[in-house]
Amino acid sequence: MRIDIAAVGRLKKGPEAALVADYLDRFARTGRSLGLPAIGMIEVEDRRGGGMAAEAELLTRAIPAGSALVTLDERGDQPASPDFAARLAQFRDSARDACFVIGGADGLDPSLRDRAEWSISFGRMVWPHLLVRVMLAEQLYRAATILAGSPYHRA
Ligand SMILES: C[S@@+](CC[C@H](N)C(=O)[O-])C[C@H]1O[C@@H](n2cnc3c(N)ncnc32)[C@H](O)[C@@H]1O
Repeated sequence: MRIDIAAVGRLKKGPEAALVADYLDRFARTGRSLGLPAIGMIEVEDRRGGGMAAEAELLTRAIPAGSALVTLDERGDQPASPDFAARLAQFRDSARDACFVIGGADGLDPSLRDRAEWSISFGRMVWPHLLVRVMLAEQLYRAATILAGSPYHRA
């Protein structure tokens, strides 16, 4: 299986990039013995000002073929962390690839949102997309620790 995060915009060096790198590194180390691969980061950028539709086109081209499309969207489901971990394990156990997609400043184009196999919300408030990357990376790491039975997650 493969797991990717596909996001609009380039993450420049800074606190968000450092946090994302740290959580993804921790995920890779924890996930190794669980059959979870290191997470790939796919970034797309529309320099022509084409808006959400152009971003959706770039994302669609960049999302690995056959991957389950999981969108990050404030209107989506709000799974508890153990449920999120269980879904990740389902992807792994059924050898499904999964791509977690984060929109840009204007959000994800409805055409992409409509195609999502699963849509996840980190609450109804809107977060900056760079923070959503950090939060997603943390939740993926947390999911790996839950599947590993390690004490990081305390509910
Ligand atoms: C600044 S937000 C765009 C918000 C925009 N109003 C919209 O309609 O999506 C940029 C991206 O961050 C992610 N995002 C922001 N808040 C979120 C939340 N509460 N839960 C999940 N993802 C969120 C989404 O992928 C969104 O496309």
